[in-house]
Amino acid sequence: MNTNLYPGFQVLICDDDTSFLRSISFAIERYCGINNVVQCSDSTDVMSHLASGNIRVVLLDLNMPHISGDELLPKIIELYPYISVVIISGINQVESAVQCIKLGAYDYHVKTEEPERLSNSIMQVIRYQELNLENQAMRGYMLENQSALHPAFAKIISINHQMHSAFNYIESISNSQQPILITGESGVGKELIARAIHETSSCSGELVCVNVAGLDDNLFSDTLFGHKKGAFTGADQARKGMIEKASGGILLLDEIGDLSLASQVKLLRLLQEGEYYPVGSDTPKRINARIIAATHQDLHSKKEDGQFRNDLYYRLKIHHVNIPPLRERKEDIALLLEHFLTLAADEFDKELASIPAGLLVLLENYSFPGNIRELRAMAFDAMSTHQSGELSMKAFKGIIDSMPDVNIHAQPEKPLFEASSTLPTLKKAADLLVKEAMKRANSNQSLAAQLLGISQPALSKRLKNMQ
Ligand SMILES: Nc1ncnc2c1ncn2[C@@H]1O[C@H](COP(=O)(O)OP(=O)(O)OP(=O)(O)O)[C@@H](O)[C@H]1O
Repeated sequence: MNTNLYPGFQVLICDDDTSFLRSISFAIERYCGINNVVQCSDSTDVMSHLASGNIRVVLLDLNMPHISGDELLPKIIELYPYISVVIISGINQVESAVQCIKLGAYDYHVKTEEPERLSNSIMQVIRYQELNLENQAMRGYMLENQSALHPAFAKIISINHQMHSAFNYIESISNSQQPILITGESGVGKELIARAIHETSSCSGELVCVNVAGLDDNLFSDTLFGHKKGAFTGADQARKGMIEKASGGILLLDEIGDLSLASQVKLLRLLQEGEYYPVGSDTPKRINARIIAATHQDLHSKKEDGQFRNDLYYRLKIHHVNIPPLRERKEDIALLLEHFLTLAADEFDKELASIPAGLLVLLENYSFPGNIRELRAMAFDAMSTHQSGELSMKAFKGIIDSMPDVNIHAQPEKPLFEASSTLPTLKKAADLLVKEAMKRANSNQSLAAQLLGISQPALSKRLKNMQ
């Protein structure tokens, strides 16, 4: 039997026709990945099943002996408003369908329809219920204003409100089975976030990471789907793919923006159908892993340029977590620096260095193109040469040297001057720059001079001329 993809969603099917009960249970397992199905052939048992179980979806036959579906429907809706009822009827009657929907049924199907259609409807119900749960959780967080964070987030150092909203969002979607897209510049901590998602989710399987950037289409299929023995020259043994390795857990597809168009088609099919074929095999396997995709690229513009499929983009982005770059969360720099210095001190077996006054000002004015990974490397590099006492500013010379470019890199999309405004004179612009540098450097002339890329005597002279 397949692993249940939706452990939180138990489905009750009530129909006096036992062969229909069996066939529809099979179809739900096959197409929806749900094997948590309660079969009920006697309508007098429905209410007791609902009272005792964790049922979220009811498939209800309209015409049954004892109590009919249209008698049960209003009772279920009244007592269990969170349950979605899908009506299945032997007859295709518009009036009856309209009546059921008016009474609160989620959908109406005729038994002669293809089982896939009914299964699709169940998938929609689940999606609808997942969104409801997500909304409730988000509302809860907002009402409480702040929540006690899951321990999974303890490794992610941040006091930034956007990061904390992301943590809350992740907790609220922790049990959803839909894909999650994590975006953000290189080094912002996307993989760390994927690990936190894995820890907050109730899944028992591993987090399996695959960097899809270097994979051509054949390698992509082989890596993800595995192969049958003899599938191609050199395939001496059958090999399990990463999807199977991630069974019951999460498959992280890193660098998804670099996936070739051919592989995008395969991934889309996998997400749509929940099935895949190992290379060389004509027996499909079901995917029992949740998908997380991550990228530092702007997928939206790749989609606009035709380099990323529209349909795949929206499939992957059902849940979206965007991690802001470090330069947009300067309040995290001090904490992160301390965190990495502590880690480095442990690693090099040295006393923890104290942070010189002024270093944070320099760092807060740096654009960090490599984000947190870059700050981590700086801290480790500085600690590696550190002797004792205060950390040497020289260790951060690389940043200091690049300071004059800092503000231009920091906000590339923002013009320095509005096109409509009159240009300031050179003297006025220079004075404004000097004032801003002094403000950022907390009036420390030596630091302000470094920010401006001039010597301290030159700055001092300018300041005197400004008075
Ligand atoms: N908020 C954070 N707190 C502590 N460490 C962090 C944080 N964010 C990132 N890191 C560390 O920074 C480094 C880079 O993070 P990670 O590999 O998750 O980035 P990424 O966004 O996945 O990068 P890439 O796009 O290049 O794959 C790792 O060593 C990670 O542990």
